[in-house]
Amino acid sequence: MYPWIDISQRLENQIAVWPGDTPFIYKVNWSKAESGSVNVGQITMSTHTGTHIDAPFHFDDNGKKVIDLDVNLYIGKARVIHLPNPSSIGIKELSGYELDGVTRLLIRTDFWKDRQQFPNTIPEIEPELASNLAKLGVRLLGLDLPSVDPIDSKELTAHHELTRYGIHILEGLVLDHVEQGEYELAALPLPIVEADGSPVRAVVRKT
Ligand SMILES: Nc1ccccc1C(=O)C[C@H](N)C(=O)O
Ligand SMILES: [Zn+2]
Ligand SMILES: [Zn+2]
Repeated sequence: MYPWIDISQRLENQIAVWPGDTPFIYKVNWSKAESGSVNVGQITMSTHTGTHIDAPFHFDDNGKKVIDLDVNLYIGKARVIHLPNPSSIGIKELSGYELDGVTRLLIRTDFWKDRQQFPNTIPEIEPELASNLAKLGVRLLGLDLPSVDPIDSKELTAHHELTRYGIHILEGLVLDHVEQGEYELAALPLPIVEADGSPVRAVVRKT
């Protein structure tokens, strides 16, 4: 049996967040000295910090919220493919791969190298990819990038197209140490009822 491998960003106070978004802060808000019994922490964060999933409500006021998402999407067989430093990710880039029957597709780009620094530009996911992936059976797309659309995008076309074709989004993975192949994935969102997104602890193991 292969061991589970952590593919999550560490949540610490210096983690890079989306420009202008809420910084991540963990602190002990009620110390053992004060309470007399326990340390009790408090977290302040954006729902799009580090390794996280997007709920459609993130980019669509009428979209599903985190609590509405099927947990089965986020646990199960996954394929990891390695596309080193692509300028964009589209049908052409994926043409060499046999992806029929892949439900969860994780793409390793190695593009985001310095994780202390939020990237100014990222490889673009071609929105036309959504229908192609859906045809193959893909229901979850994960990337080692902070977004599936350009950082300055206001339309979020890839987010909308993926959602339209029933493909859910997992962002901010750490795949530097994960080779191409067949894995099991677990990356469950928290049951935050009203949320537009949720941090996840993402792990994979070889099958
Ligand atoms: N946090 C933000 C603040 C402002 C504008 C966009 C974002 C995003 O998070 C977008 C990105 N596509 C995301 O899903 O993580
Ligand atoms: Zn997000
Ligand atoms: Zn997103």
